[in-house]
Amino acid sequence: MSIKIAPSILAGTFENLGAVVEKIEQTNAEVIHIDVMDGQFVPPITFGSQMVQSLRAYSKKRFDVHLMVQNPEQQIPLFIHAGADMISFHVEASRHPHRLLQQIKQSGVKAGIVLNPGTSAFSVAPLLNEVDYVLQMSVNPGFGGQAFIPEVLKNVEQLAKWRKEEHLTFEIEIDGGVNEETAFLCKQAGVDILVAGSAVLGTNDWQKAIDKLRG
Ligand SMILES: O=C(CO)[C@@H](O)[C@H](O)COP(=O)(O)O
Ligand SMILES: [Fe+2]
Repeated sequence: MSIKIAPSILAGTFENLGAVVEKIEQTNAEVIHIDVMDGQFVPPITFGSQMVQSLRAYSKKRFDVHLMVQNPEQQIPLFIHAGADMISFHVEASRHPHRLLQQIKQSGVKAGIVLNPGTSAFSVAPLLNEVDYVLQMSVNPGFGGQAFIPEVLKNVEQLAKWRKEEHLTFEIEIDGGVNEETAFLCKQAGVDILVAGSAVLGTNDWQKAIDKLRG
């Protein structure tokens, strides 16, 4: 399976996110990564479902909504309605992750569970039958432009091992500090989807940056 690239609009200019999404649409990236932050689970507040609904008009690519929010159960129906294709929430923020994953999938949206760098892969082991993807954070969530934490690759390797042994089909996505060098390590460990904020949107040729990440 070839690697998918998910540019993150968090690294874009917030005064015109429509133009940012439109510009990603011109590249061959498979997915657009959308970081939703509520000022509680993480300090910053970014945007909500209405913004995502408005951005929908600018792209036909898959919208990958990464919920960094304290009460994902409250937000999920709104993002389904807004046109998300993939929705993930943090295992650290959820009381009933199994039920929430089922809820997302029942609406025809791909369901993902997210792990912070300090969380063990074992904490999502009972959910692996239910998930479409696992998002491993490779920085502490809340901010773009941070350095990749290489220790998280142990989680990725463990997830890839379980996937193989148990003939599961979930994808592994990684998020934070992904650049040309760290992308190589991620692919070796078993990652399928690379999220990249600054490594793509921080350059003046987004397609070239995407090509470099594919390697
Ligand atoms: O979820 C997050 C940050 O919390 C990410 O999606 C960032 O947007 C990644 O940015 P870079 O580390 O690639 O600059
Ligand atoms: Fe993210």
